[in-house]
Order: sequence, then structure tokens, then C-alpha cells
Amino acid sequence: MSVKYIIGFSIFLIVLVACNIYFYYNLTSVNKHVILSAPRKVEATSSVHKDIIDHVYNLPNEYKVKNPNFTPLQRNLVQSFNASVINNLKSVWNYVDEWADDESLFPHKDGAPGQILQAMRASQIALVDNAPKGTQLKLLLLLEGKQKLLFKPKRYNLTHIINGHIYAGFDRHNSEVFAYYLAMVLNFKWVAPVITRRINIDQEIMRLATPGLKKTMVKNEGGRLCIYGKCYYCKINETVCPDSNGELEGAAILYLDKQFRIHKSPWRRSYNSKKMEWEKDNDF
Ligand SMILES: Nc1ncnc2c1ncn2[C@@H]1O[C@H](COP(=O)(O)OP(=O)(O)OP(=O)(O)O)[C@@H](O)[C@H]1O
Ligand SMILES: [Mn+2]
Repeated sequence: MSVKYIIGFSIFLIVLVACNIYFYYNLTSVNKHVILSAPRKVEATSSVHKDIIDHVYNLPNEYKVKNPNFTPLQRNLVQSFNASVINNLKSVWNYVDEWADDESLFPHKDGAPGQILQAMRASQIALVDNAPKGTQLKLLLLLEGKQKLLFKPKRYNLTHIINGHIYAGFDRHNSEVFAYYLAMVLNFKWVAPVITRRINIDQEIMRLATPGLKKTMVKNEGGRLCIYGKCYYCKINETVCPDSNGELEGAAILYLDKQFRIHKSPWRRSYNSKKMEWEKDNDF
């Protein structure tokens, strides 16, 4: 027997043993973790945070190992947010406006999301008005080039905790931004692009405000101009005021000027004491 043959056979044996150990380990670890603890009813208290962390910690191993198929998808998604230089804002808006596709409400391919987000950040505002639809204060920004954005102003800092019942407090502007990126990760292609934008109360709001919007602005004790707006829950004593730089931060959402059929969400909240199906049925 030649030395070459012995070395080759030894390598083959080592690889075989290593493969066995690998498969044995994987099989046993999957079996060990496959039984998830039965769904527990989670109490809506401060321990919810801890419950979530505990649950994630106890997930079966297959959820902790990143699927290699995911890496190129992740890379493409991150790249699609790349805001490359835009030469012609108008062509970006036309592209969005004329978009018609069975799969998505907005262009999603070839770096379009990054272009749209950047155009939303960079476009000059031409006119600002109240946007009275819905329950919360929001403004309508008309951009140069005629694209519209909804602007939902910041009410709380990111770490602020709202205590009280489920619908206590105002909606949070950050949640609009999170919703957009989460939708993109989940491949839900019907959520409007959102960015955060800071706008100057004098230069970009007062100077460009419609008379109707000006009527819903008041000065606070500090002499700053604040907005209470026009909406279902808007009250004159619940204003948003600019920060020390004279700016309002908010979520700016791409406005879709189209008519849609409305489908009520089965997960919507109840507006009275009656619980919704999803609140009563753990298997909903
Ligand atoms: N991106 C958008 N483009 C066009 N219209 C929109 C957009 N976002 C919201 N709208 C319209 O404005 C309405 C109110 O929007 P939204 O639900 O975001 O406001 P809200 O103040 O949070 O109200 P609610 O408490 O009812 O959810 C929607 O029902 C829809 O008709
Ligand atoms: Mn809402």
C-alpha cells in the first residue's frame, strides 16, 4: 500500500467521523428544542418586556441560526435603501405616480426605495396645510414638483413610556418609520415610504402655510408658535411646539393620491368595552 493511499484513506475517515458528529449534534439539538412552551397568556404589564426576552431566549435552535439564503436578500434590501444622487427629482415623483403593478403600491426594484426616501428628505416644501383626515394631528406638505407628504409630528421622545389604557396618549411618529422598514423586511409592498424630517416653524411652515393652517396655530407662554391643527381629536390646548432650534420633527409619509377599496383589519382595536375576536381567541 502506498503512503499516498494511506494518507488519502485517513483523510476520508476523518471527514466521515466529522460529518457524523456534525449531523448527530444537529439532530439532537433540534429535537431537544423543538417543543415550545405552550403559549401563555401574556399580562399587559411592565413584565411584557421580560416575557418577550425570555421567549426569544427559549426559541428552538433553528430560529437562532441564520438561514444563509437570507444573506443575499438582506444585502439587496439594505442596498435598495442606498440614497444615490438624484439628478431629476421630478422624474422620481413621476415614476412613483405612474407606478402600476400587481405586486406593489410603490416601486421596489433597482434602488427605487432609496431614491424615493432621499427625494422625500431633500425636496423643498412649497405649501403647508392641515390634513384633517384621521384622529391625530397631521399636516399636508406639498413639495416642489407637486408630490405630497403627510407629516405626523413628534409627540414623545423615543424612550418615553405612555402609561394608562391601551389608547392613552398620542400616536408616535417613530412607529410610522418602524412600520415602513418592518414592512420592507417582511416583503409587504403596500406600506408607504416614511422618513423623519425636521421642518422650521418660521421658514417652512409659517411662510408657506395656508390661511386655514394659520388659524389653527397659537403662541405658547414662551412666545413660540405652536400648532393644534384640524383632526378628530385635535384640541386647542394640545399643541405641538418647535424645539429650541425652532424646528418640528415628524414622520413624513409619501402621500398616495389614489382611491382604494377599504378592507377592515381583523386585528383592529375595539373602540368600546367589547373585546375583539383576536383579544379573546389565543388561536386567532
Ligand atoms: N400615505 C397616505 N396616502 C394617502 N392617504 C393616506 C395616507 N395615509 C393615510 N391616508 C388617509 O388618511 C386617513 C387617516 O390616516 P391615518 O390612519 O394614518 O391617521 P390617524 O390620525 O392615525 O387616524 P386613525 O386614528 O383613524 O388611524 C386614512 O384613513 C387614509 O384615508
Ligand atoms: Mn392611525
